[in-house]
Amino acid sequence: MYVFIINPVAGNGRGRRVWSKVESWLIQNQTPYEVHFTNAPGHAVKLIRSMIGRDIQAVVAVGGDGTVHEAGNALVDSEIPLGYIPAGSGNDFAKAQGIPLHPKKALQRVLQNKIQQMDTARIGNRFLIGFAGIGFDGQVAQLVNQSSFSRRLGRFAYLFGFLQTLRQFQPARVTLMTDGIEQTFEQVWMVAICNQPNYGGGMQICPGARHDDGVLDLCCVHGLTRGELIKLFPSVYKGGHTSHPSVLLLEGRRITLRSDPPLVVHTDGEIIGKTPLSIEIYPRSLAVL
Ligand SMILES: Nc1ncnc2c1ncn2[C@@H]1O[C@H](COP(=O)(O)OP(=O)(O)OP(=O)(O)O)[C@@H](O)[C@H]1O
Repeated sequence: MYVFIINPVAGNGRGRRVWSKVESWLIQNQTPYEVHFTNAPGHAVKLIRSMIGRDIQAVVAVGGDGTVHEAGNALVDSEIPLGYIPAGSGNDFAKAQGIPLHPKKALQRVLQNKIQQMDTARIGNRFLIGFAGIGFDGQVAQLVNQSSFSRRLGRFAYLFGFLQTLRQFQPARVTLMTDGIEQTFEQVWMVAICNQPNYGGGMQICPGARHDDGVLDLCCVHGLTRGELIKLFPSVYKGGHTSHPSVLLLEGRRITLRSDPPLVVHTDGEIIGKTPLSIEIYPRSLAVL
């Protein structure tokens, strides 16, 4: 039995539309399934946790990166694999995993039942599935999540949030500890911590990040003026920012970060609080189809 978890509001209603197609293909195929619609943030986690221990072939999330975040959090360490049909705005997880964006092809991939183990990372009482953003980027995610206007912009929402946040954000002093080595940076705009290269609707902020290499990749952007940040920004879509002297790339299994002032933190686009934070790789902890 496949259990489908649908976020009906993902991608401005795309979740519901994609499901109606997927459901007709399942019926045509005579594939047994059960379906649940989420009714609020956090609902997918509760729904899926209540199913652990049942004889389920896979839990298939239909939505965006936030839905994957919730489904993945509920399935870490379980025997049940996560399938995914993209229906969000950014769909970075799908791109990173090579999951087709077309719903029928994504469903075919789920039904092939090829399981791979991927890394996640522990961050507070949650698991990071794809990425976390601290500072400027956390504030952009907060703005986009709170504004129904920006959510309607789909993959341009990040650009809208970027331009809005640019006016108010004050860079901070950040102390990073990666696998026991401490470094302090002034004028930090953002730190991204990634388990995959795709980020924020198509950016390649840590182009070398892989979901099965047992390490987290980190990108710290510091010491730039507003004007320099604007100039650098477009290059992040192809990963061209990495050679800039104000961009530091690191790898680590355990990362702690504190800042003055405290900075907003998001994981997979969901706001989880402010710094300080501690994050540790959790190798091969989630089964994915
Ligand atoms: N019925 C619901 N009403 C409101 N919010 C919901 C509902 N069900 C789930 N959510 C929340 O919707 C948020 C957005 O979901 P998701 O990230 O999957 O879509 P998206 O933002 O369109 O896609 P992406 O993150 O890929 O850009 C998540 O925080 C999720 O918890």
